[in-house]
Amino acid sequence: MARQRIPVVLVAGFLGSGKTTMLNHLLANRQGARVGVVVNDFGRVNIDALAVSGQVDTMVSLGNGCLCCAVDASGLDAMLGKLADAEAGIDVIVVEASGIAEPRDLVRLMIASDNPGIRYGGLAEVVDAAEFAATRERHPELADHLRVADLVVLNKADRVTAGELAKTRGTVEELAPGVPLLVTDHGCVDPELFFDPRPRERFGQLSFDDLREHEDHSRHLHAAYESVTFTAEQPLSPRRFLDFLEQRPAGLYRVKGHLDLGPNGIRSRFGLHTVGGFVEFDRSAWPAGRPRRTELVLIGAGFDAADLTRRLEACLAGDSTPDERGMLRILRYLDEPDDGARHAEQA
Ligand SMILES: Nc1nc2c(ncn2[C@@H]2O[C@H](COP(=O)(O)OP(=O)(O)OP(=O)(O)O)[C@@H](O)[C@H]2O)c(=O)[nH]1
Repeated sequence: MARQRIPVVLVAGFLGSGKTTMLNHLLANRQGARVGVVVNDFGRVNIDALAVSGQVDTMVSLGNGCLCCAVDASGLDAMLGKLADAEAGIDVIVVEASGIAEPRDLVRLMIASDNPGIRYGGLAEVVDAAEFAATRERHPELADHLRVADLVVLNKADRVTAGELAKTRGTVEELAPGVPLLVTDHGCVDPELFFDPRPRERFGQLSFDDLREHEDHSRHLHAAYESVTFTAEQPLSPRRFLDFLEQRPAGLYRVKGHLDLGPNGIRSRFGLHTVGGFVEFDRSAWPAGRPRRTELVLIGAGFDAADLTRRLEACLAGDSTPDERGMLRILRYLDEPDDGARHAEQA
């Protein structure tokens, strides 16, 4: 299998909703992950705090290998290509979408990109809880932006009363049914919603970057989300699992891990990434010495964890009847060359 594709997370939202604040929060709490940042104006990204180590053209190199660049839509694919270059060592790319293009166009650009180094990592729409009602009156297109989002971050909760917050939340949920919603202030979302921490290798003294990272934990990562871990020793039924995936509960934002589909999967290990409506499988041999079993982490907000686990348990194969149709459905989402169909669900 080719090396892991780098997720590209899009952050959109109306003027002043808190996108840069959230981006800075993600940068400050990135848990060792190397983040590539694409903005159309990097004046306000907290570059100073990240120890700028050099500047090349429109790209700023941040501490610990993070990169920051400024582009317009036409330059985006090329810039993503640069950031995804293996030598850059980036784990995730965050694009501050507003001002670059319409969120829907950016999502299309991402999922249609034939850049082999990247994959779609979701669209987070930041909403200003204090200004939403007024802004929506002036900009009805905001409703479209919410509908295309994979995650709504209802920010500035500190600026409204509980009653006002509940009302805005209700309106957003009505406009974007089924889209997971997190209530935050100052963009304090847990980075693990978007990317995985990098396992740390430690040699000798703490670096400056380590020290700076530890400083920033005063602000709690309190935006409530749920995470469910599911493991199964028995293979899953491809058909039942696809049924689960295609009708997954509202609020489920991200699923990652791998599946054992038993003899149906010709004993391969099926890696799975979903974000919002985007689904992608990859296939590899089981690593030597690792048990064959399904291991999944499911992340979101506002779903019933016990019900989710029950629904996954109902996906166990139970017998070894061949399930060719189920496998064909899985293969539609397989991330292998010439598999243009896999993104059909989101596009
Ligand atoms: N009270 C409060 N202020 C916030 C919160 N989040 C952001 N702000 C402030 O709101 C202002 C706008 O935040 P930004 O992060 O710059 O918003 P943005 O969406 O990046 O703005 P543009 O790039 O201009 O569209 C800044 O002064 C932030 O400090 C919050 O949750 N509560």
